[in-house]
Amino acid sequence: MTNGIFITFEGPDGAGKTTILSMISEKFNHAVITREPGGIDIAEQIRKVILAKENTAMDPRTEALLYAAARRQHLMERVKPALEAGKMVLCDRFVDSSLAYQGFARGLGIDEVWTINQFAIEQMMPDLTIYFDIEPEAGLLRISKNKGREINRLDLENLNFHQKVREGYHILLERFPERIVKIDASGTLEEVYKKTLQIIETKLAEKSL
Ligand SMILES: Nc1ncnc2c1ncn2[C@@H]1O[C@H](COP(=O)(O)OP(=O)(O)OP(=O)(O)O)[C@@H](O)[C@H]1O
Ligand SMILES: Cc1cn([C@H]2C[C@H](O)[C@@H](COP(=O)(O)O)O2)c(=O)[nH]c1=O
Repeated sequence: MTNGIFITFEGPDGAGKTTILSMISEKFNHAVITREPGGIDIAEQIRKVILAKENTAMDPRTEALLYAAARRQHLMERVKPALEAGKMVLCDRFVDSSLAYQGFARGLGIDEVWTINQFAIEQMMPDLTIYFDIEPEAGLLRISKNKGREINRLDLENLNFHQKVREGYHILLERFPERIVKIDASGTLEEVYKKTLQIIETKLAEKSL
């Protein structure tokens, strides 16, 4: 599709994606570093609506559609132009989050959520997805220790929901083995960083970039 490379970071809450992404960005300082939902103004506005703690009345399908809407705008405004310019794009979450959280954990169905997302992403899928695997208890504990991080509506879901999110990701690993690579995110930051770097460098070598 393009000369660039699109890499997404996925995993349950508190797995360490954002921290590792920030470490990796120092190594690839030419890369576009972004996130979902958000990354550009309109999508950040949608993010506020989705994640606001007071929006407890949000219907699961509304939630899925809002994530897909934010995704579309971000893809068109930020990701696609960067890829077309031959850049590397490193994105904190993408469509797999919708499949795991809305499709599996919320119970909307992975295939149903995939279908609505086709409208948003057309054929634009990552070249590589790194999945940071962690027990939900450990991820939530990390979040609770991080006093600077604001707790959002999704963080407040019960443990059963977060366990289902992880289960959802494990289904995706089986469904997309050629694209998704799993990392054990329970290790030290240094261990997880090294493994992440190795996976990215292997992919770059494959693509001769
Ligand atoms: N390997 C690690 N070992 C110990 N602590 C870690 C590790 N990785 C991240 N942390 C800490 O855990 C907390 C959550 O990390 P981070 O925000 O990167 O997770 P995340 O996957 O982006 O979470 P979310 O998706 O919920 O935003 C932070 O305080 C971070 O410093
Ligand atoms: C893209 C996307 C995200 N989510 C969830 C996952 C997290 O709980 C929040 C985003 O917060 P983060 O601190 O930026 O990780 O939203 C989701 O449920 N569905 C999605 O498509």
